[in-house]
Amino acid sequence: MSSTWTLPDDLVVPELPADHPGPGAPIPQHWGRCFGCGDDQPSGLKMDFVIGEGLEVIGRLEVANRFQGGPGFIHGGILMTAFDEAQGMACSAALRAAVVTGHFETDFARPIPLGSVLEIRARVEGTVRRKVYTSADARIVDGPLADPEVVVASSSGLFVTVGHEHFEKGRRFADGLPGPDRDVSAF
Ligand SMILES: CCCCCCCCCCCCCCCC(=O)SCCNC(=O)CCNC(=O)[C@H](O)C(C)(C)COP(=O)(O)OP(=O)(O)OC[C@H]1O[C@@H](n2cnc3c(N)ncnc32)[C@H](O)[C@@H]1OP(=O)(O)O
Repeated sequence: MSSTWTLPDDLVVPELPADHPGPGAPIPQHWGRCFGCGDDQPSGLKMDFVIGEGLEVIGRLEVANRFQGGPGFIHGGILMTAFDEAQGMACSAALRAAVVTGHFETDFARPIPLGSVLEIRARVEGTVRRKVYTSADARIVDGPLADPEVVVASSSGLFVTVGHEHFEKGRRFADGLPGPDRDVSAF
């Protein structure tokens, strides 16, 4: 795999919160209508997450037929979305902060078949001011072509912590049309 991604020299590795749940603890969806994790988003990825070791989270994606790109394989953009969600979740779990994606890059190493189950391990590498540097890798752990030893894709991403005011302008459009204000303080 190749990448132009480099970590800065002044990276700070964050301390986990004192009440950080241990490995295996489920991480709740951050927004029911999120395309990545929401259960109120019929076309979404419906990813599940648990806490991993240290600054890592572990996500699971069932590669449904509707995620198809080339015949029989996952669409690359869907895979990037899964990584984006996982790396954002890692930021949120480690920092207890809302983040948005600033920059993102993915290496696609192997085709991923429909019907497979992907495990995505995503972690915070460190922070510089509001910037959060993350990485992740994906393995097929069940279904067609499953081999938990093989990394089928990997990803690096820069997230930026934001306050809840970031979401204020969007909150009347949660249904796609101007509607009632929604509470965006709980993302
Ligand atoms: C969506 C749901 C959210 C839910 C929240 C909580 C949930 C937790 C779980 C998350 C799971 C979801 C995961 C999906 C997450 C998305 O999909 S988010 C949607 C896609 N992203 C966006 O819409 C972001 C759009 N961009 C922006 O709003 C603004 O550009 C940003 C990123 C907030 C930055 O603007 P700003 O606040 O004015 O800050 P600014 O001073 O420009 O930048 C801060 C620092 O970041 C750097 N920076 C900013 N952009 C970049 C860049 N593209 N490249 C490199 N460096 C950059 C700046 O250089 C600066 O660095 P320093 O000066 O400190 O060295």
